[in-house]
Amino acid sequence: MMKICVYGAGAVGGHAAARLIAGGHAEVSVVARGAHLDAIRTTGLFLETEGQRIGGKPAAATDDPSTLPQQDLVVVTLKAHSLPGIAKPLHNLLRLGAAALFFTNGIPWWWHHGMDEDGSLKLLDPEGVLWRDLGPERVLGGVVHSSNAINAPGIITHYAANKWIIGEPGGGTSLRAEEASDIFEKSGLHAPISPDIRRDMWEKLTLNIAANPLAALTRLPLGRWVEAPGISDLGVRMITETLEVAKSMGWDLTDVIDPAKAVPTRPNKSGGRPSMLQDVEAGRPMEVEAIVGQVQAFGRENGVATPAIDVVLPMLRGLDVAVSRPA
Ligand SMILES: NC(=O)C1=CN([C@@H]2O[C@H](COP(=O)(O)OP(=O)(O)OC[C@H]3O[C@@H](n4cnc5c(N)ncnc54)[C@H](OP(=O)(O)O)[C@@H]3O)[C@@H](O)[C@H]2O)C=CC1
Ligand SMILES: CC(C)(CO)C(=O)C(=O)O
Repeated sequence: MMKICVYGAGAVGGHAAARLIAGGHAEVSVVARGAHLDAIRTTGLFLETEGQRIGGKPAAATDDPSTLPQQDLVVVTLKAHSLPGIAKPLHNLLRLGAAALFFTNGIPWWWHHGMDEDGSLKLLDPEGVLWRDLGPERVLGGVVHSSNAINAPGIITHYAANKWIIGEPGGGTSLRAEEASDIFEKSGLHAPISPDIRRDMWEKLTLNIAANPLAALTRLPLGRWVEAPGISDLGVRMITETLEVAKSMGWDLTDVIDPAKAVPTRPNKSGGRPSMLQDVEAGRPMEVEAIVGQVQAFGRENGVATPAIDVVLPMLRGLDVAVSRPA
């Protein structure tokens, strides 16, 4: 049986792990920590979705990946800023030739892989440890469209969508991408293979570039933005700038994304708690650089002005410091 580890089995990773465990097509282990890990060990890992609870006990659950056997696939679902800290243990967890499939929002650290430049993006892997200790050739790219939260230790609540796009950084497909997609699909995770994963990343980023920081800064879920005139307008400007940056780099999504339709325009009581809002409320660091900072950096490199992003980014950086490093 294929050995799969979900490294960082939180909201998104917990969703994937619960379905993989319930599917029974692979030997699934998870890396988690704290009370969530305790609950997974004692009771199991469960996903509440469409009135059902699915999941079970993984083959192993640990906060020390060196206790696990080497894996055929590691699904990495930590927040972007946590990734440099796991470069070595992640590398050691992979059997020779196995892939690390990253489902992380925003621009990934390995962006340059297979392109003209070399090395990690500095904002995302400042010391270059992921490039050096893990290696970009281990990477399978991923984009997840699925909204989830850990609402109690060991229990993930699924709110919407179940699409896990997988792609080779170099484009096209491969045996390892097909194997990953196949096991996901068998386990009830819709996992198409993309011929151009960077395009999917830009497309997803247009959902996060405004929604995540503006919800975190205002503490308003998306369904309440209409109560404060101007938030959605600012969001439209940030999405428009992101589309311009993407276009300047060769990904033109202006035909498929209408910024005005990508922001909330109606009240919705149940609606929309982006992961960055969940982070700020829990006093956790936010994915500032992957979701916002790197878009500004790409804009600067390519001569694209990003005036709205330029205002939001320092405020978000400040909030991140205040929340994650209180005085
Ligand atoms: N939540 C959502 O609905 C969506 C999230 N995403 C993206 O998916 C990615 C994952 O987000 P999400 O699932 O929300 O994040 P979570 O914080 O819920 O999950 C990450 C988990 O990894 C754990 N963790 C972090 N570092 C370690 C470590 N060194 N060892 C063991 N466990 C560790 C965290 O524990 P601890 O809490 O203790 O830090 C947490 O349980 C992000 O890029 C996010 O933007 C994409 C789509 C939707
Ligand atoms: C589900 C979605 C799109 C919500 O903004 C997301 O990606 C997140 O919460 O980070």
